[in-house]
Amino acid sequence: MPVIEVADLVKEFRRTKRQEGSFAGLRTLLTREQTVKRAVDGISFQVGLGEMVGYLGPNGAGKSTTIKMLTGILVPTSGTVRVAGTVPWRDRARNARQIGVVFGQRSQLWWDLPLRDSLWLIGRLYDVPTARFEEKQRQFTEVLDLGSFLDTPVRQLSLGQRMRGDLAAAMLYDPSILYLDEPTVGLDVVAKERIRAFVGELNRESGTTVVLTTHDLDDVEELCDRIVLIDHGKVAYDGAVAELKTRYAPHRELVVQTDRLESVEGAEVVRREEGKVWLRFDPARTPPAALVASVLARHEVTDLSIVEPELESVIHRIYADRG
Ligand SMILES: Nc1ncnc2c1ncn2[C@@H]1O[C@H](COP(=O)(O)OP(=O)(O)OP(=O)(O)O)[C@@H](O)[C@H]1O
Repeated sequence: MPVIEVADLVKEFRRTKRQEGSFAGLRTLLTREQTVKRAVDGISFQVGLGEMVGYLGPNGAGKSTTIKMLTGILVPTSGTVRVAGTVPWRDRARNARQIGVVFGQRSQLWWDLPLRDSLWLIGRLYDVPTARFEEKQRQFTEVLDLGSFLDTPVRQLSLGQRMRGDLAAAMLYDPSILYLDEPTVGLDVVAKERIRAFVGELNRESGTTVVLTTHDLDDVEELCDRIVLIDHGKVAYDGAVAELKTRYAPHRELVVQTDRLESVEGAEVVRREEGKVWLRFDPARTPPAALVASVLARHEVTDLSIVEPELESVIHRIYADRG
């Protein structure tokens, strides 16, 4: 059952064109010539209840603009959006109760207040009953390890601590949908892992639907089965991560540590380095097990591994092909 339905969504931004040359300011004012930027250009997709979808694209592709329309911050030029039955920009209050939003670059916490007070205020704003609030605060303090900085003013928190605080704030009132915009940007590996683990657990335990915008494809590999890839405001791909790799990068590489290997049937030698040989093969034509068996039968092998294509290189290839 779709919980988010987006159809033919368009967002245009109009700007007054700046005139060049002498008296540019005055002429800009007088001519008021407008330029139109179509940031989102006819996007359609649906997200099912409990799905975790990566919403990806290069800089300026229209990701944030889409998320702003889904969260009700922006009104589209045309097209429709329904989030759990509501039109986000028409029924902002109802929509706000069913969504949690975390923007990596901004915080919804009160800068001068201790994190504990910010959480309490958010609980009040969303009418969370006291017992439920206390239960949630206890749970998040444990899972997100907030204990050591609950009483620290938000402005003194590290980026990783602040992000954990923001995630707790976004989920305090049990929203069924979570939008994450660059949730791990600027964080170290340990902090990134903690955030990913928390989001994964939310999805497993509470069935939270997650829409994740990120440039860190490890976030996507770890959390999402499906990605919607956009480019120049249009959907370039919508489907499973695994299928994306199969469709755009069907080859795998078998890396073999061996003394000597000239050639193997069904694979092509693409690289040699320090006793290692990289063999590229198409698993649809040469089953990996058969290739491994054939190599082992003919060669003295000390180590061997199969390398999947990196999501990042697959996505770069798609953008490059589209120009
Ligand atoms: N308020 C605005 N007025 C005019 N143009 C805008 C406005 N907001 C966004 N744009 C333009 O719309 C396009 C899409 O921007 P958007 O922020 O949605 O991209 P994005 O995919 O989120 O990029 P990034 O990964 O860099 O955050 C860009 O060309 C941007 O300059």
